[in-house]
Amino acid sequence: MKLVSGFPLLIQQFTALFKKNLLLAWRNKWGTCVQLFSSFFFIFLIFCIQKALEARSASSTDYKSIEDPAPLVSPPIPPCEEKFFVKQPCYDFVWSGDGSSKIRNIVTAIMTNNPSRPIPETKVKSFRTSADVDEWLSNNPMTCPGALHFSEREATVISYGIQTNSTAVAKRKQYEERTFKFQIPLQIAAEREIVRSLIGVPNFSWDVSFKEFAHPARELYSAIKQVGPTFFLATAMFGFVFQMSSLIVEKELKLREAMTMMGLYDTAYWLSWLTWEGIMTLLSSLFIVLFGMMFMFDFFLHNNILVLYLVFFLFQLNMVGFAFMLSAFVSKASSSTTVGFTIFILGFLSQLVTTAGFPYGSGFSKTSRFLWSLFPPNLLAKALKILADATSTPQDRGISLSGITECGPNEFDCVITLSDIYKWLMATFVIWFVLAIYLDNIVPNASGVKKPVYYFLTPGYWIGIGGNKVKEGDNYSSAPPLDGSTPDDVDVLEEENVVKQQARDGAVLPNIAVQIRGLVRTYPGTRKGGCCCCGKKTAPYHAVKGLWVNFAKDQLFCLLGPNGAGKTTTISCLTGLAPVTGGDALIYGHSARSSVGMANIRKIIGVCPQFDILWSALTGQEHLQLFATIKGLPQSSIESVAKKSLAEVKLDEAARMRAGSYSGGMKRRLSVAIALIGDPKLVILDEPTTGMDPITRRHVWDIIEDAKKGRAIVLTTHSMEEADILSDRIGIMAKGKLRCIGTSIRLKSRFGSGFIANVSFSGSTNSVKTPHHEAVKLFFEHHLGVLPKEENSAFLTFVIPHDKEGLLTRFFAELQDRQHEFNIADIQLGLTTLEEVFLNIARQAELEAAITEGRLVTLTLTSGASFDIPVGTKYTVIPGTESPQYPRGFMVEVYWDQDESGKLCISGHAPETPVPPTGGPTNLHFPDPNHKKAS
Ligand SMILES: Nc1ncnc2c1ncn2[C@@H]1O[C@H](COP(=O)(O)OP(=O)(O)OP(=O)(O)O)[C@@H](O)[C@H]1O
Repeated sequence: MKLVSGFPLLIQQFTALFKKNLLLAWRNKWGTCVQLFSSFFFIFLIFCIQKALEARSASSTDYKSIEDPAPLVSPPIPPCEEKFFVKQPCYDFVWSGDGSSKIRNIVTAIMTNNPSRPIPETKVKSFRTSADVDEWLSNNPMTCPGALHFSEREATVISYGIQTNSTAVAKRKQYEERTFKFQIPLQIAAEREIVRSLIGVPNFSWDVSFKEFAHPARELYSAIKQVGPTFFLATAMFGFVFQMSSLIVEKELKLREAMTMMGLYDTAYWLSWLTWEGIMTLLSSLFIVLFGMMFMFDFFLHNNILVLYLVFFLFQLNMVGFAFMLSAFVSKASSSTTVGFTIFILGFLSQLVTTAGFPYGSGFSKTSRFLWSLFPPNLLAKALKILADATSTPQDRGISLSGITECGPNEFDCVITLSDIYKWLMATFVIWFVLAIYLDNIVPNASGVKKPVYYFLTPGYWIGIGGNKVKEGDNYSSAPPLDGSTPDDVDVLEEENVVKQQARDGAVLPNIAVQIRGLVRTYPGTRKGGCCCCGKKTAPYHAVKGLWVNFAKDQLFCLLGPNGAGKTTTISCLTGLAPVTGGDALIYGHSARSSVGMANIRKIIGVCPQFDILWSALTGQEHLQLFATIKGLPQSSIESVAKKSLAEVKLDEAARMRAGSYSGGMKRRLSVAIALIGDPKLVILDEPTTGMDPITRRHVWDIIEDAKKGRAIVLTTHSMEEADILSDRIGIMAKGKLRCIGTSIRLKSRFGSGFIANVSFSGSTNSVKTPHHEAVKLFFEHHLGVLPKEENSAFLTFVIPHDKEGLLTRFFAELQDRQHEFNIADIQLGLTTLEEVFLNIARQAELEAAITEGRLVTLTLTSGASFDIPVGTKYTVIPGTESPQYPRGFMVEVYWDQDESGKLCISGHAPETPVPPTGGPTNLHFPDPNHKKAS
């Protein structure tokens, strides 16, 4: 099947990833709705705040436009109870008149002639002097709204003064207007009655009317200007957190790496997220404007809709770019909420500062404005302020499209216009986006892999050839293993020589699928504490130390090894996930060190990684379709290929189930199906059957066996049975090096401890051993010198070393002759298991490492004495046991085992025996007597 490539593949991948984003959003309906419609909630809150503020100032004419104010004509003195917060009993007014009877009469007239309501005696209090009034007022606060002070200067001159409480008060959102409510009525009444008294005309009168100024409405407190920046920032934070966690989840679960291994273009990846988030931002900004108009805010009704829309769209897009950039530093999706919260708090605080005027005023430097504008919430706060100022009073007409290049109507210190803000938001978005891609490359990914900080300066990045590409004609054979040693094993050495010779000849035989030429992978040291420039740096770690091996076509090569042996690292180098440090790997002739080679390799490999790399919200079928599309299968065949693959791994019935609800075994099968999709020429299976039940495992083995035809398969597994059944060749790695290589039989015969003989007895149904057991044990011990390794009432199991191979024919012939005598039901002879080979190799590698590092361990004898011996010591002399009788002292044989982490540990020791006067074991160890420990 011809695969799509180049630009059409980029488009195909982009479409598939966009569809994946759409599906993920559709399946996370709650999250998507919050992202789109959260603005409704916040605009509703702003609406409520605005209404509360308007209600507070409803009684004031300040916020209303007054063109022809209503006159206040001869207002009466109001009852004191009408004063806000007055104490009972209260007085309508108090007065002083120096004891003048004329003045008393005037006051009486004031009380009697008060329009529409005569004032009773009880509501008026008289004092002699104004000082007495002051004293009383200060002792009885809030008991009287006003005081009159009269003074009879001459017979025709009476002067008076008025006192009112100047404290402004409001009650139930009504402001008390002191001048019009108390001062003017007292003034009119006092003047009227003084005049009547002086001219002697008791009903003399005149009309006095009072009017406030005609005035435009004052700027009303704008909720949008004050709380809008915070609330619209909060709206954007939902999208910010969702976007960040989507990117981080794909990084954390290694989904991104899986797609890269399948040949995903980075451009398609970024474009798909950018397009998706762009559409979400377009919609959510539109909803902000629509909801704002729905709630009838002048801000939304009077400013041009496109002007408003651009502010919200560009701001939210900017936050998306910001999220892209920050996601490079965060490795856990669960941290995205914390990051979002931190950004929100920082944004809230910096917006407060922005709303207060910093740094968008002529008194601040351009540099401070430049730096401040890098943080998107600040630009939003400034834009909202400009737009809110432009609609702060009913007579303001807002900002039109043509007005964005000018200063706002109510701006007095204008240093930035809306069009400047648009430009800033667009420019900073580009900065964040480019930085996001750059940081994505230079910050270590989930596998700890990163590019150098200057990667984009290398020509290889632009023309597609890796800067670290091995040059033509490189003499691979000269690359020594890292520790300078040659392999101990003859088969490994032979394989190495064959590969080296082929490398020297520059020929890759047609039957070779993969040729690994001195592959080295070193992980750079890291600084403790994660700090980039402080703390002590750990030494670089050589995970693969010069691997030379061929993987043949139509064969399955099984890579075995204990944890940390370097298997996954080798695979990562083959798939391009981990850059090769030294040597090279040619896959069907394409170098894993060149980016062009890697691009070609990715077209022909299928990988089943160690951990299930699946989106829990996508179904099995959607996974296969997505990966088939990424691989470049033609669109017309994708559905049928996906169906066929699902049927092959018996997942056709679960095709439409989400992968999150699959069992562990189903997930592994889906991963195997993904690896096999698109007919890859090399399939890499990293522990593919982990977690599968025996039935499913056998089924997957059948699939793998069938898949061998026409392709090479590399398998890593911890199941020796799996390796035994499936492999054509096996290589066992330990500590980054290949320790042995060959077919299963060859490894067993070379590295197993020999042959296993199983002897079963007839009629042994209970747990009691019969005398025949002892007879057979004696027979084996006498002829072959071996004791049983395992025994029970029905069986005896013996391990016969290889050196006894010559005796076996006669031995078993004789045993068969005496079968009835020994009551033997059956005799089985076989080679030792692969597991034993594996354990031996792992143990040997561990021993080598311990010797190289000079590791010591404390041996504690049964007598209680303890001293240090090198790890792996077989015989050791006990320090301080020399005596005239035993001049060379005593020694013990030490037994070794491996703990759960594979490290060698002492499992016991033999009884203490005197060291023979001459000779003794060749590897007898003499511990340093200074290291002797107290018993
Ligand atoms: N990113 C990394 N940075 C530093 N060291 C690493 C990194 N990845 C792996 N290693 C180290 O490299 C060594 C080989 O690891 P690798 O994953 O290849 O082992 P493995 O043989 O696949 O083991 P397993 O059977 O457990 O999967 C280990 O000691 C591991 O700690």
